[in-house]
Amino acid sequence: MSKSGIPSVVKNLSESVEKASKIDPTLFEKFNVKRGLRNADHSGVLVGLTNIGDVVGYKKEGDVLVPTEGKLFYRGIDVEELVNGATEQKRHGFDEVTYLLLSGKLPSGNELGSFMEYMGALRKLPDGFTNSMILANKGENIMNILARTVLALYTLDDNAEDISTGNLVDQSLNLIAKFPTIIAYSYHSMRHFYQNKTLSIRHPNPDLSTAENFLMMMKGEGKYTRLEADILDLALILHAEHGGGNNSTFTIRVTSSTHTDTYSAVASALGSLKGPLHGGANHKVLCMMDNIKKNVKHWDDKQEVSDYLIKILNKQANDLSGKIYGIGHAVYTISDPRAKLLKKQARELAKEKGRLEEYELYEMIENLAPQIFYDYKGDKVAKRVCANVDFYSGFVYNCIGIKEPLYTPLFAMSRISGWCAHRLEELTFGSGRIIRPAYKNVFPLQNYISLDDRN
Ligand SMILES: CC(=O)SCCNC(=O)CCNC(=O)[C@H](O)C(C)(C)COP(=O)(O)OP(=O)(O)OC[C@H]1O[C@@H](n2cnc3c(N)ncnc32)[C@H](O)[C@@H]1OP(=O)(O)O
Ligand SMILES: O=C([O-])CC(=O)C(=O)O
Repeated sequence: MSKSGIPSVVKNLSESVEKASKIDPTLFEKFNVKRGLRNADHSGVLVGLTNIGDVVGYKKEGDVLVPTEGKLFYRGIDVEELVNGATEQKRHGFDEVTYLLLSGKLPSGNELGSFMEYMGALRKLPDGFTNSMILANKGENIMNILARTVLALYTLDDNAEDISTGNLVDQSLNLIAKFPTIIAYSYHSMRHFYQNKTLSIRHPNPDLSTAENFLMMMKGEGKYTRLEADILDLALILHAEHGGGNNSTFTIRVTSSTHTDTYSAVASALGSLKGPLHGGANHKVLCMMDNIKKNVKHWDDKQEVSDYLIKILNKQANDLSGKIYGIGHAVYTISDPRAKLLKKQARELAKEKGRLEEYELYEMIENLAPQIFYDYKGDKVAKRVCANVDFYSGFVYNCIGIKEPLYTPLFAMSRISGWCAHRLEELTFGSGRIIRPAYKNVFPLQNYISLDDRN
């Protein structure tokens, strides 16, 4: 055991790992390696074609990347139009969006009715599964519990390995329908066993929309408002899909290209989404804002807030990661359309709940971040940064009484629709090849030394 309490085997190995992992950064340029599969101008390296979603954050004029307002399209339809269409008819739109993402077309009234009825019947978990799996699950991280539960569902599927289209659609619908139930039950179970709260396991109601049914399972019949359900439905629509290149969707495309089973592929995507630079950022934003609220005395003082953000970038504050969570995006430059729509709700909710001062702090950070970031990075990053979907989502969830452990799982509850659409595309009309890029070895050859001769 070393002085620090870390076993010496681990300490020695860690030191070796640090040395062995070092790669001269100039070699990336020398061998034209696209770090993070990104070109020098920060645009993504083109690795595939898709019919599902389109994320637009800039246009290319020759070699120059020109920032534009962000746009998001599901199967060619602007996501704002999908939101407006459902809102105007005073109905929830997430289930329709799921149908659209999977099938490629908007459902007729009859098709939507039959689809919702079918999905409603699938929401219930198999007999005994809640007891044997969910209530037996250890741990407080719902994303981790969700991944384990998805893998457990493999054992109940007699056709788990069948990758014919019909079976893949069947498995997809089953998982999409069951995610809200698994998440709600896992949350109640976690609170019961780790926070001494009453255990509430409510049967799903097949007649409700996904958003309403989830709130009912979380809070109880009649214990949520129409406004809360509308806002949750909006969040579910906005998180459902983001093209093939976002990390979790690319992950499911990579794992699916090996022809692995649906449960393994979805578990891999969950692992990716959980990361704080991806879907896990919504939780991190809330922690960061709590940290800022504690350490910045005057929330309306631009200079004081700016100074603290610079400290965060300098790895001197918050979690010392150097990241301002909820800010920046691989594609969006001027704006993320999802953040704009969530921000509108955040402002309304903040007014209603007497939390305007907090909302204004969010807005100030959103407004200050691009310049602070530019000043900090200088010419190294010409790309503009903006608030991304994760910036306001946690605040919105918080205002409608949804607790932090559920933020990233809610993202997964929605994105499972996009993941399944991409898995179906990869296995039916994808490249038809296993995804297998190259890594250049830059370590010199060395001779083997027999154990007796090593020092
Ligand atoms: C649903 C979602 O996944 S939305 C994204 C959620 N994630 C976050 O909010 C975490 C904070 N944001 C980030 O870390 C980044 O903006 C990401 C991960 C979203 C995108 O990162 P990249 O694709 O590397 O962005 P981009 O190419 O614009 O970055 C340029 C540089 O700025 C850095 N950067 C970008 N955003 C931030 C940020 N918010 N804080 C600190 N540094 C940042 C990148 O690390 C990169 O640094 P490098 O040139 O030294 O390697
Ligand atoms: O596109 C990305 O890189 C991340 C993102 O916003 C998402 O997956 O919703």
